Amino acid sequence: MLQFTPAAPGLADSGVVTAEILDGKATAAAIKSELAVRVAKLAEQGVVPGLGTILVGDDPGSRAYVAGKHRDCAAVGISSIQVELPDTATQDEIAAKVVELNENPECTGFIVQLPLPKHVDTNEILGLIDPAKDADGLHPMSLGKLVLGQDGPLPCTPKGCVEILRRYDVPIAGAHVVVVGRGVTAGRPMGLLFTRRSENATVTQCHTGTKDLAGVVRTADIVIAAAGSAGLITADMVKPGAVLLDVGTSRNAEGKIVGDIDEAAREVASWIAPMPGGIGPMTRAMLLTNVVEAAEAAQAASAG
Ligand SMILES: Nc1nc(=O)c2c([nH]1)NC[C@@H]1CN(c3ccc(C(=O)N[C@@H](CCC(=O)O)C(=O)O)cc3)C=[N+]21
Repeated sequence: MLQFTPAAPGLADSGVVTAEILDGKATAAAIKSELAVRVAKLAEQGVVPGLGTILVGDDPGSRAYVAGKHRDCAAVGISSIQVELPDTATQDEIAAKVVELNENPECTGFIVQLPLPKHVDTNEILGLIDPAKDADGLHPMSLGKLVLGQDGPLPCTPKGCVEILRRYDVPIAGAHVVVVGRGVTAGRPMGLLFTRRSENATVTQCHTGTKDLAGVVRTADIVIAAAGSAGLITADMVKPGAVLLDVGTSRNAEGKIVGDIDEAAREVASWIAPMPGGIGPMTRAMLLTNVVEAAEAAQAASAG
């Protein structure tokens, strides 16, 4: 079995040791060109994958993410279906849109952009998605399959974290992975994914109730910061040579996107997936991957 050995930190021109970049933008671009080839193959068989999105309300951040997803689709030849509702939409109105996409043959996979307005029961909405069209891997059936180790769509952010580490040959098996955060889209499924046999990491799941967060993070070979708390992980909390994945997104006073990991931590780490430019683009690429994988599986089933 592959054992974890941290990569050596690189020496920058200044002589300061600084982490190498896990470039999510470039990696996502490579994945998108691979997907374009697979989408073209499906097209030859008369299958056009279609991604649906349901956006409720007009939060500018959510709107920007959804717009990005549709741009990505266009780039790889996936058609897209955009559904929008005002933030006053009722539970029933949102549920009806889910049912509509479940029944729309042009939509082969879809997502409900989160968070939903406070008056909405999010779990009920996620549970209404046809599991065969669950592009986000957030349906209870998909999350259950993740726990059971069965094949199924994986949540995009954790899947993107594994994928970028694989593509840079950063070893996962045997590593001590410290996940900070337990949110449903990132932190919670992250821990589950990294403990699967195929990943084989040892995971410590930290959250706002963790005592001595600094002490725990300091024992990590790989730190995955998904708390959504700007600058939470500081240089003194990082073991020299550790690998850092910055998943948190917050906006600072100037409206700039900032991650959970402080800049200075780069001088201690061997690799970092920065925010922006790291896991965000990977998350989007994994959404496309889920859509293409589902379309290929459906095509294989109907041909077989
Ligand atoms: N059902 C659902 N599925 C999601 O996957 C989901 C969601 N709801 N709600 C919100 C979060 C957040 N999220 C991001 C995706 C890409 C970037 C991304 O590409 N960020 C760019 C920066 C973008 C910019 O500069 O505006 C980057 O990191 O380089 C960020 C955040 C997906 N989420």
